Amino acid sequence: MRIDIITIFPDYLAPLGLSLVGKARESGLLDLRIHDLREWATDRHRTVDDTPYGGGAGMVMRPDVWGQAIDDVVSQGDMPPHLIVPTPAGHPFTQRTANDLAAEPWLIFACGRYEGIDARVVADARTRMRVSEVSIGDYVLNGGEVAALVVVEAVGRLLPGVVGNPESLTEESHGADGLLEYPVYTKPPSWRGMDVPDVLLSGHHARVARWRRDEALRLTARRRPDLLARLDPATLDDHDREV
Ligand SMILES: Nc1c(O)cccc1[N+](=O)[O-]
Repeated sequence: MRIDIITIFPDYLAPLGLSLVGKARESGLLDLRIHDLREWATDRHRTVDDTPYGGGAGMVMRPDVWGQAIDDVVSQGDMPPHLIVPTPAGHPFTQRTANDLAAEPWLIFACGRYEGIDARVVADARTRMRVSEVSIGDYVLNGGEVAALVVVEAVGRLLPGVVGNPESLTEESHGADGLLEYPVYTKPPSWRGMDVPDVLLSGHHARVARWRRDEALRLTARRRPDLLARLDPATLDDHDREV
């Protein structure tokens, strides 16, 4: 997979050189390239924004600079890219989105700042490529870089070979079963007066699996009843329904 990120703060994406995503880049599983939007500015002050039509506070990022940047990055590849634009006005980014994006050959992230990117940039891009405006949550950030970090991590870890044990991808919160993950424990068996649940020390795999699913169902019902409501009833057995 190739990922390009266009931003006025390239250093913000430095964490993508660490840990699993960093290793994926070193191994060639992930071809990640960061571009400074100011490379496409046309004046000596390397200006990328201007005042908003209609008035109001803040500045808007210029279409001419963004348009040329996206055109040039797209021209470097030989396949159709999927443009990802992080924005508070975007469609919610979920694990399902991550799974879908992990199947794409090439993602280009446009990280906006200030009050956002001139709307014509996305409109123009939609005439030539797939565009997804995504939100990582209902709160205000100062730009799209943090969201790009989140999306690249969520997508990158799904690429075959990135996570050592693919099994660990199956039993996670928001995983295939649509539940929150059960509580986990390790040594020592007793710590500050709290003991690890006996079933986890029993060595009885079927009972452990049953306990874990029960805990996941209880936690999901308590913290995210909306996720429980979305579950396909066919995936719940009679015991699940009693939990
Ligand atoms: N929430 C937000 C923002 O305030 C600015 C850029 C991107 C996002 N987001 O993806 O959620």
